[in-house]
Formats: sequence, C-alpha cells, structure tokens
Amino acid sequence: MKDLEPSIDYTKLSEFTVERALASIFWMDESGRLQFANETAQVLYGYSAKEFKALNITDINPNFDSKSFAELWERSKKEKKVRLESTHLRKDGTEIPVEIFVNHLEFEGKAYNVSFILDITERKRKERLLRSVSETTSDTLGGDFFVALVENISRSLEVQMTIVTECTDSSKARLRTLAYYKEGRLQENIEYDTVGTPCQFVVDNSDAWLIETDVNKKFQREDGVEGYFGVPILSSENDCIGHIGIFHDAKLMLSDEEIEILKLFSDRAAVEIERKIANQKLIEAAKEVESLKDRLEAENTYLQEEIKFEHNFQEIITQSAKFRSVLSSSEQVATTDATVLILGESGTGKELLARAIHNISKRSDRPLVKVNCAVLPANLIESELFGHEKGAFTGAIAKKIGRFELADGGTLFLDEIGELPLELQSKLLRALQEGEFDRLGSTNTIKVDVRVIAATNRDLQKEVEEGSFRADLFYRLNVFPLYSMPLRERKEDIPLLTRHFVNRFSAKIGKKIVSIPKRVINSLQGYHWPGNIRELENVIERSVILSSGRALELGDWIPRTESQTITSDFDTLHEFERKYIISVLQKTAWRVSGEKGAAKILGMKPTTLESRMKRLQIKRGISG
Ligand SMILES: Nc1ncnc2c1ncn2[C@@H]1O[C@H](COP(=O)(O)OP(=O)(O)OP(=O)(O)O)[C@@H](O)[C@H]1O
Repeated sequence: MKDLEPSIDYTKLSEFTVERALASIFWMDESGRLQFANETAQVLYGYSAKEFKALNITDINPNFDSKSFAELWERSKKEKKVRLESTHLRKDGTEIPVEIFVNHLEFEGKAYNVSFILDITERKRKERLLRSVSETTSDTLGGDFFVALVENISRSLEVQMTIVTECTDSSKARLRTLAYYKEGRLQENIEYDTVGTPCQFVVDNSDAWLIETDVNKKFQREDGVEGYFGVPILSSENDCIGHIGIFHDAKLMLSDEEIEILKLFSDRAAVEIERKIANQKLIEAAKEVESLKDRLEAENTYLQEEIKFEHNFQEIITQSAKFRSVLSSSEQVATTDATVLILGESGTGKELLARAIHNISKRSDRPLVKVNCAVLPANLIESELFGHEKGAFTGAIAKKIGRFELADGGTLFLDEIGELPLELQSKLLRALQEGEFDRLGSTNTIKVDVRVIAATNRDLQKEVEEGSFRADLFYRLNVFPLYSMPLRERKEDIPLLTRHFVNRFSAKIGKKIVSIPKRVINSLQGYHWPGNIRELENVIERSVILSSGRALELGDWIPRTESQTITSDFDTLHEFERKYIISVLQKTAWRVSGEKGAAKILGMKPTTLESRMKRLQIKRGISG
C-alpha cells in the first residue's frame, strides 16, 4: 500500500484510523485486562486512556465474570471471529446497548482479543418500538388500544409524556385525550384548547411535526418541554380527527424510520377512533329507540285513558257575538306559541276551547296532553307532570314519563291550574320559562318544547293577593287571557246547543226526537245555568231518556224560578259554586254518586265532588 502514495505516512494513518474509527476498539489479554482503548471508546465510555488501562473487561460488561470471559476467549481462539450483543456500562454508570465483533489476534508473540464495539442504542429503540407496534396492534381494541399505545411509545422511546387525542368538534380547536401517559404513569384524561401548543399545527394542517429542541421557548404554555413530535390521526375521509403527541423534557431525536412507525400507529388509532364514534352512534340510536318506545307506550296508555274518560271532541257551537269575538282571539293566538290562560266558570267549555286552539295550531300533529291539577293528589302531581325515575320514591317501581315530556312538540293543557300546590308552582314556572325540568329522582335535565294552555275557574288575581298563588307564575300564565263566558251571558246559544245535544243523545240511545217545542226552549232560556253548558248537556241527556214521543220533554227538573242573587262576578265565584253544588245535592237528596247522584248531574267524578265539597265546606243538610 505504501507504494500507492509515497508521500503519506501510513503508520500515522493506521494509528489515526484506529483511534478515530466508528467503532470503539478494545485490546485485552487472556485475563480480560484492557491493554488499549481507542479515542472513540474514551468518548463513548467516559474513561481516559490511562483509566481504561486499569480496567478489566468485566468492569464495563457486568454480564461477564472471569469464567464467562474465559469461555469467550476459548471460543474466539477457535473461531477467530465472534459476534455478540451485550450491555456495557459507562463510567457514570449508564448503560449502552452494544454490538461486539471479537477478533482473536496474536501480536509480537502474545495473544489478544480485539473487540470492535458499536453503540446500538438507536437500533434497539427502533426494535422496541416496532415490537410494541405489533404487540399493541395485534390484540388490543378500543380504550385498551389507546392505553397500550401511549404506554408503549413512552417506554420504547423513553420519553416523558405521550398522549393520543380526538378532536372534540369539527372546529378542531379543542382536543380530548383518549389516553395520557406521563412520567411512567397513566394519567386522568383531560381536554385542552390547541391554541398556544404545537398540537395546533399538527391538527390544523393534518401534518406531522418534529421539534427537536426549545419547544418551551416557542410555546409558552409548554413549560418544561424541550422536544415534541406530533402526528395527525386521519379519518377514512382524510379529515384530521385527533393526534398522537410526544413531549420530552430533553432533546427529542427521531429517525425517519421511527417517524414512519409512529405514523403506522396513527393509522391504527384512526380505525379505533372511527370504531368508537360508530359505537357511540349505535348506543345513541339504541337509546333513542328505547325512549321512543317508552314514549309510544306512554302515549298509548294516555290515549286509552283519554278514550275512556274524556268527552267527545265536538265543534264549538255558538252564535253569540260576544263569544265569537273570544273565538276569533283564540284563532289569533293559536298560531303562536304563547301561553294561554282560559278563565271561566266550570262547564263553560274551557277544555273545548283549549282543544280547538291546539287543533288549529302548528302543533296539531303532536298530542294535546291534559293534566287536571284538582283530580290528582298533591303528592302525585309532581311525578305526573315531570315523571320519575325507578326508585325515586317508595312505590316508584318503574320509570315514568311525565306529561311534560309526553307533550314535547305538542300542547300541555293544565286544567284547574289554581289547584296546583304552592311548592309545585315554582317548578312549573321553571319548566315554562326555561323549557326544562328534572324527572323526580334524576339530576339529568330534560329539555322540551311544549306550549302550555292553562285553565281555571278561580280568580287567580285574588289568590295572588292572598298569597296562595305565586305572582310570577300568574304573570307568566296570564300572557294571553281568554274569557270563556257563562251560558247565562249567551242565552242566544241555548237553542243551538239544545239541538246539538238532542241529536247527539238521541243517536246514542236510538230515539228519534225531531222537535224541540218552543216552551221547552223558553224554559231552558229562563234558567240561569250555574253549571253552564255541562249542566245543559246533562239536562238534555236526561230529557232525551225521559221523552216518550218525538218531541223533547223536560220533565220537572228545571227550576221554575231564577235566583237573582247569582252574578258572574268572580269575587262571588266561590259562593256561587257553593250554592250551586248545594242546590244540586238538595235535589238528589244528598246522594253524591250513582246514576241519580249529584256528581253525575254536575259532570264530575264523585271523588272530585267530595273534595270540592270539603273545600267549600259543604256538609250534608246544610242550606245554601
Ligand atoms: N260551545 C260549545 N259547543 C258544544 N259543546 C260545548 C260547548 N262548550 C262546552 N261544551 C260541552 O260542555 C261540556 C263541558 O265543557 P268543558 O269540559 O270544556 O268545560 P270546562 O270549562 O273545561 O269545565 P271544567 O272547568 O269543569 O273543567 C263538554 O262536554 C263540552 O263538550
């Protein structure tokens, strides 16, 4: 070789090559004592040339003892060349994974083992990373996959923190961790805004980003972070749906191969996130089906109740100019979502009016749900209105959907609102104002879109003054008051209504009544009708039953004289109602229930009549 370039000092060149070779080079004798270590070794292990000379190979290779070194000596003597992988110790005690090529040589009559040692830290890390890819991706799914992912990346790259995230919405401004591993431990998941973090670039640009150093200088929020790597997670439509973020408190060096491996991880994470989203959608759909089923069942039972207990829905019959103007106001308000309060005495057709408003409103294809606040015992009204969860109170053996929820999209008719207990009035107010409420025994707020029509035969204004009705609820209900006039203020309707009821009842019981004599109409118009249209309806039903011919006969039921003391003034309403009930009870010899009972005449359930008698302090034998 010297012949090739005479000007070069080949002895020096060989020496230089040995000292600066890529590999660390050790010469050791049969006892394992280091005779020589090149400069590369001095840099890698941190010992000086002199310090090396005082060492035995077993000092830097803790896996070796004199016996195992003797075996290697023999083997290398025989085979001349041996390759092995091991872990060596630096002077500071840190470990270096190494690949060693051992050459057995004789020099100036003495035998040596010459080791060429390569630092394979990078290679080992990549191998670990690759192994973890296959382990993580082969047998974990869903949440376990994300956990295994962050744990494996952190361990194999020996980085401080790894997260895998998903975007909380399409704006991509906020990320939620699906798994979060920091300082050797899995952490609680968090949500954070991307602004001021390197993740923002990754998610916004759907691009990987490696920042080897100075992350904390570029991003003030990333205190203590030196190196960062982020890789986007892309959906099957190539939309960024999250990212994998690696944060390190020292310089972060990643080879191209490692970056490629991390991208593989992100592809797998995309599949998992999409699977998770699909699962959530399935669960939501199942819940929706469940709640629709509940609702249908509830609506069905409700409808059956309605069919059993409620009256027919007939047209409102009137020719009274005054009442027509009430109807035209009703038509105007029907098209809006405004709360309507219908005022008027019992039996004047308040419910009929409420139904008519609902029927011509844009909500008519959804149900009109009725709650009679006077019929239900106070302790049941709340659960009736708002529903309850299973076990909410003793006796709540199953979940119940409240009438408010049932009326979602439709109209809720709150009859006899004046009877609503004070403690429930505030809950009703919240439901009216916010459109939301909680089922009894649940903290989940339910939002509904319900139009409320309330009705009362009480003077609510007066009850507000007396403190038995909340003023705020009254003003909330009284947005659009309608006055359902008593029959005595529209006597011109009596002939029409009589004809209407005669037709209805004669068809029902199979009689042919073709005429209504003038004297019958006169006597009907001469009466003051304290029970209003319901009373007229009942009188006509009885008359149709009693009539033996083709003309309507009244029998002797209608009182000949009209009480002059009764007025429609709301201030005397209680008194008026009281007197009326007493007069009917006197007529039925104080019989409340049965065909001949007062309840039937008054068009009430016997229990309702009894509770009203109690409220009005009506006792047997009392006179009006
Ligand atoms: N204008 C009308 N035309 C035909 N029928 C009517 C009319 N007004 C009321 N009725 C009938 O009179 C009866 C009583 O009416 P409704 O129940 O609507 O009265 P209400 O004011 O709601 O009574 P309450 O206050 O006791 O609940 C019902 O059978 C109803 O169909």
